Amino acid sequence: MSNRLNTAPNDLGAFWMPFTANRQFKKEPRLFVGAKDMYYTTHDGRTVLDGTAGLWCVNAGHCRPKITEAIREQAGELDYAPAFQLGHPKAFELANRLVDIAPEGLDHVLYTNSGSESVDTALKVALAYHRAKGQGSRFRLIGRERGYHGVNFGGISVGGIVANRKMFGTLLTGVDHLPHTHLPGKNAFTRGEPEHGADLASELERIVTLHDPSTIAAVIVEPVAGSTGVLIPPKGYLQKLREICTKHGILLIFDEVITGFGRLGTPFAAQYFDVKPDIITTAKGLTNGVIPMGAVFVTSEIHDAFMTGPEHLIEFFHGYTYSGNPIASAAALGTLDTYREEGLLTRAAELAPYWEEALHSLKDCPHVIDIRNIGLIGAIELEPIAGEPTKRAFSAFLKAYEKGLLIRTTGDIIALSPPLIIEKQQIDELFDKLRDVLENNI
Ligand SMILES: Cc1ncc(COP(=O)(O)O)c(CNc2cccc(C(=O)O)c2)c1O
Repeated sequence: MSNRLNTAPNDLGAFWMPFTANRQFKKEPRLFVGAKDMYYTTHDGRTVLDGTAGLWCVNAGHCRPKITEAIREQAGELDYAPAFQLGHPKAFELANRLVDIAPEGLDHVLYTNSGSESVDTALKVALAYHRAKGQGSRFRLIGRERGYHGVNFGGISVGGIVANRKMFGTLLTGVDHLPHTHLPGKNAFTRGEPEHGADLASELERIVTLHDPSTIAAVIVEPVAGSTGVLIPPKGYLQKLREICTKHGILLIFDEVITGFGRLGTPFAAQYFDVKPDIITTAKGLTNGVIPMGAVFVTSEIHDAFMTGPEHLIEFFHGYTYSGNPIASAAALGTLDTYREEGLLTRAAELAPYWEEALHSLKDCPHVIDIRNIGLIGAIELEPIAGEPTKRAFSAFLKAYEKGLLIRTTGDIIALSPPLIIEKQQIDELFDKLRDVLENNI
């Protein structure tokens, strides 16, 4: 067996790729070999505009100097330090920086290595918190249809995307789901938050009545549902969830793996909607996608509930080998520096109107049945090809790649989430290319 690193397109057999049509890919490989700011470079020398910030994570754009240098320097100074009973300064410095930009009251941070781990960490914190408060009967977790919370067993249990669940057996028991909020008949082509659907939050009262509040630990939602194809909360919906959770002593978890770190034009979606959750899960933009890292924000009420008993004892039996990893922490600090220096945590608010106009200008393209947007997120829903669901959007993905544009597709929905450094002429480039794709036989 050859040990040499051979990235020639005919040497792709060993890597079983995630969330990928492996056979199709390996017949027509799509390999990036470089990136800078808004653009990727492909293995065959083409430039591709990054319309998705990689996977919703490269918020500052590619190969940004402060981040690269922070990683380089840290790797030569302190490569690894345990976070169990030991520490290193950058993990604490980063936690303080993160708390400074978080919604008021989210004062403590646990580190993870991904969004999936952030979600499972949050669910475990919620269950253990109620136990610490003497309400161990609260074992239920409430998710939402079409929700995406990563691929660990907790996340797929509270998640609501069928394909992510159906292959994996019984999942966590004691889980229920809110209805999703997509009302195409009423809200099609809405700009920003839909007018209709806030009353769907009242379904939580029905679920609480069914199970009794004493059995429910937490509700977890994405403030803006991303992976399912961009579902934006109806006006007042999140506020209603907050009210009901507060009324019944249920923790509200905002899964902000996508919306965190400036995607909506505020540091977090919680600030955009002015709704304060008890826990926020993050990853992606935390390190600009460069080093795997996640962070879970919790209130002092939650944190302090664990800080009891003899001080030589571990208060919370949870954590990862790489929690707060020095190089990841350095990457995150370099990322926050870049966000701060370039105003990237709020820049999406400045660009959102221009983005919205450019996105909705595609309404007249063939097979477009809905367009949705908020901040620097956009979605174009296409009419499925009869009997071949997802194929129209996948064809658009392939054609866009050929034309030098990277888009995401889920089902027959095109999802867009460019780096927050995008300029107006690059927004024009993005939608000119996408119009070309949509108007040419996909
Ligand atoms: C809300 C949310 N929660 C958890 C995760 C899981 O994060 P990790 O992948 O780091 O474990 C996510 C990730 N979301 C995600 C990841 C990859 C692709 C796409 C897409 O929509 O195309 C979305 C997410 O969007």
